[in-house]
Amino acid sequence: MKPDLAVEPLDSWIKTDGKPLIIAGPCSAETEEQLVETARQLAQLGSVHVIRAGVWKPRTRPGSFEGMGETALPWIQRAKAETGLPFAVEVATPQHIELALKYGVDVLWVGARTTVNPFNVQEIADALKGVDVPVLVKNPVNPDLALWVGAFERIAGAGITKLGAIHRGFSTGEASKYRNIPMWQMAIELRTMFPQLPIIGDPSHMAGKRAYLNELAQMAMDLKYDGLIVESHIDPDKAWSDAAQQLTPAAFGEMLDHLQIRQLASSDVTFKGAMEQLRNNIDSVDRQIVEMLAARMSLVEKLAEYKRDNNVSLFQPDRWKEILESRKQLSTKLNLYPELVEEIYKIIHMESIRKQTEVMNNTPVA
Ligand SMILES: C=C(O[C@@H]1C=C(C(=O)O)C=C[C@H]1O)C(=O)O
Repeated sequence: MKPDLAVEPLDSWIKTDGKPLIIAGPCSAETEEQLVETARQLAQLGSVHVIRAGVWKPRTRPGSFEGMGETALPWIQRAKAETGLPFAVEVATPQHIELALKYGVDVLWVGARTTVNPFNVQEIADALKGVDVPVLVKNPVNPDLALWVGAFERIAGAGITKLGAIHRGFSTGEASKYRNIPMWQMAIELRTMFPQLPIIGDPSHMAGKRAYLNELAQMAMDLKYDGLIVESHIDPDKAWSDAAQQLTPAAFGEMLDHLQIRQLASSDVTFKGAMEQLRNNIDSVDRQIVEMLAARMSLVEKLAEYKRDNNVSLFQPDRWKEILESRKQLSTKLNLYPELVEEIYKIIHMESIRKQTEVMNNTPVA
């Protein structure tokens, strides 16, 4: 994986005056009236930069509403003319791209169900060769960062430089109150790998329910995302797709008003001094953590030598159980989240098992 992408800054294709990029619109374009009226009300908020709508909908089962297709494209032209705002549409095939561009769609996005398939993404990339259009790529359905990165590489390889990521959360099979688990760590890793790549949060698809939109949008802002894409519909409960997660343009406007937008840094001298002091202290504590881990690991290795010489199994369930319980109790006493300590100890224990296997068998274990 070559961590390098030629990406133009967001404001090379859209001016937001330093504010987060706001993309909003219905999940699907259903009727001309619904699309144009939603776009009109969103434009009136004054804070929406791009209108979105699904025209081709990848649905889990056949028979559900799969989008209006080409029929909806002239409606998009009307929505654009009435609001003066650019328009974004999901594309999944070269034909979608050709049609979207023919009707003047301004921004394309690749959906989560397309990002999972490198053949599909490559076809899209090939169709984009020689085209100058912003392309946003949603994370793949499954939490696979390399697959997401691969999609950026394929599309950047076609010469697209107005590139961005949409973080819509992941389907992991784990129980969660959210429709798609955010796994914020994935976006943090993406940002660390490609600091220049804009990341847009998609609270609608993470939430699955209106009630969770605020907290997810705020989290995206707190993590300094470059923007938000949110589903909004003039009559959400009657929406033909994703009814539970859409909100009216007015409710969306209220949500935006309550969002706290934070800056990446402050030039205040007192703040900077306090930050530096605390960061120095954190550096010193982190050093102790790593040194302690090394000390623990060398004790574990010594123990493994005794086990080897006495033919004793390396995994000791009772001892492991006692360690987990006592460390969790201690963390509760110290006001730490016990699940955090449990997770950390599970990783330490697996490493300890790996190390002991090496000592026992005298061979390195990957
Ligand atoms: C170190 C040991 O071996 C394993 C590793 C443990 C650990 O890392 O603390 C605990 C129990 C064992 O499963 C041990 O037996 O104490």
